[in-house]
Amino acid sequence: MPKVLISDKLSPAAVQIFKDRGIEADVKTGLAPDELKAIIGQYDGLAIRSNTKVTADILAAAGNLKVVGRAGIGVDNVDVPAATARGVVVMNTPFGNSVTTAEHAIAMMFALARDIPQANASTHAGKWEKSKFMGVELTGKTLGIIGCGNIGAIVADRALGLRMKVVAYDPFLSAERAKDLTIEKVDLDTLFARADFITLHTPLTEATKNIISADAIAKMKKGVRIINCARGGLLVEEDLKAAIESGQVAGAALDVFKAEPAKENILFGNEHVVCTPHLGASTSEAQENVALQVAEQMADYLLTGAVVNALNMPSVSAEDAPKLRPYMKLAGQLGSFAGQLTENALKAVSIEYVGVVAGLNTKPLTAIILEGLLKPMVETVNMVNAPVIAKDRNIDVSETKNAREGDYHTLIRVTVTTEVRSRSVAGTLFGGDKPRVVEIKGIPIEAELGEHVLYVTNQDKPGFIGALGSLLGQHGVNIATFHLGRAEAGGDAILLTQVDQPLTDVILEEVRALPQVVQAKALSF
Ligand SMILES: NC(=O)C1=CN([C@@H]2O[C@H](COP(=O)(O)OP(=O)(O)OC[C@H]3O[C@@H](n4cnc5c(N)ncnc54)[C@H](O)[C@@H]3O)[C@@H](O)[C@H]2O)C=CC1
Ligand SMILES: O=C(O)C(=O)COP(=O)(O)O
Repeated sequence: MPKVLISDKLSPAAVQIFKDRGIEADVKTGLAPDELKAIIGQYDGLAIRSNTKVTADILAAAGNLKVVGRAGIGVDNVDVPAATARGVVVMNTPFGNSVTTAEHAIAMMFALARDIPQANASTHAGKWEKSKFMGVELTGKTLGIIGCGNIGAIVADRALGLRMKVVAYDPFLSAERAKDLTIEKVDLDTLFARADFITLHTPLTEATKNIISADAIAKMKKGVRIINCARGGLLVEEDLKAAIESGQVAGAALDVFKAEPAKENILFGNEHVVCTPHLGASTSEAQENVALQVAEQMADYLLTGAVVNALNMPSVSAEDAPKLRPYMKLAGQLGSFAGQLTENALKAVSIEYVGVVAGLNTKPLTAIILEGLLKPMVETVNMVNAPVIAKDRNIDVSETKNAREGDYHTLIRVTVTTEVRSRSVAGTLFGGDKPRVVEIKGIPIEAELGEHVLYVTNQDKPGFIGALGSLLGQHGVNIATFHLGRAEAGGDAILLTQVDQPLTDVILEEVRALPQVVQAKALSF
């Protein structure tokens, strides 16, 4: 039974889902890094929010871990490259809390415009400072949105409803999408020059880190108000503080901080700064959504191999997973076949998908082909890290798809090019789900693969089959299946036979010594 650790506060709905799906779930929140490191080795899955830091060090201790599930959006607390290198899938729930977070940004904008938190505290204190809290109206003001993805777009929609003008800076926002949203796409300097309010909704990346710095603030309108419900690292807190003190920035509303949990911060205590403790996603609706979603996604992956919303692996929908499963087996076998025959440095792999398979989601098939291919060279390779390892090793991977059926209803062909030669192997599914190799080096054959397979290339001359049969018999090796193929009568031929016992080096040497044999190898699938 797979075991999952929930290390941040998630809705109890998650535990229930794991239980219902037959997965054991332990809830242990607030663990120190060393405590997490000490126990993580027991778990197949780790469900987190933003508090748990999944570092390379933690991952190194996570020998059984297959999936990290982020109940939320940002994964800047996960070392995704380290997870990828270890073959751990990292998945998030990209939509579950976006409305809630967008609403928080709007709430923060109102709070800033009308000094609501400060006025609330003053009124509770019995001060009745009616003339102190003079606000600004939102209607007719310009809101500048930096990062117009899921959350930014919802913020834009709500702001338009408030009769604001909306400009957005997002290099990946298409002109059509901006038009659909009825907002204006602008460059960053234009946004700075025009916005009365600026709200941040990008992920924290090398490109977005410190996007709001002293230089940026200098380009903004005097009296601008800044809202950050994305990530603390987007903004240089010291520069913001100086700009508030100089009056260049009228106020800031911050839900996120450079160092969290933020028990202290240079902006705390400033009367123009409104703060919340990373509450963007904290509504019962959003927490229910993300907990249910992450538990379902993790359970699907652990139990069925379906992958949804992974950041380091192609998606396989629950609907596609059963369709892909026999192909996954076939693709894995073809990759492994090619890998076990490859003895020189790999330069290129080209994969052809022909017929029915061309209409499927082939990304996971390519990933598993690469895994099989690289396995003899890289022991730790798996579907998650195989494409990255191939890239790191300068192996050129290409895919072609042709939906028109050829000799077979459905076919995958893997051609591997090394420094020495190109070699191809192709396979199909018989009866819809039984993998069969149907071509090796262009020679037709029909073979199924198994744990002990003898692969022989030979000259098509009489006497070979009898000699091989008696040789295997003498060693007590039982033949389970026997398949032959040849280019032409008397030409190059191939034999693939499944046997019930392991093939020892002694047996292989004797096979190689038969007069017609060119090459003999023991393969395993
Ligand atoms: N405060 C909170 O509790 C929450 C915070 N978040 C944060 O909000 C962020 C955004 O979430 P979503 O909208 O769902 O993500 P998203 O991926 O849908 O949108 C992000 C947008 O940022 C844009 N972007 C990327 N690099 C950029 C750059 N250099 N300059 C300008 N734009 C850039 C992307 O093109 C994309 O459109 C998350 O990454 C997360 O850090 C999300 C949920 C809750
Ligand atoms: O989903 C996100 O990116 C968030 O920032 C929400 O964080 P949380 O789950 O509340 O710790």
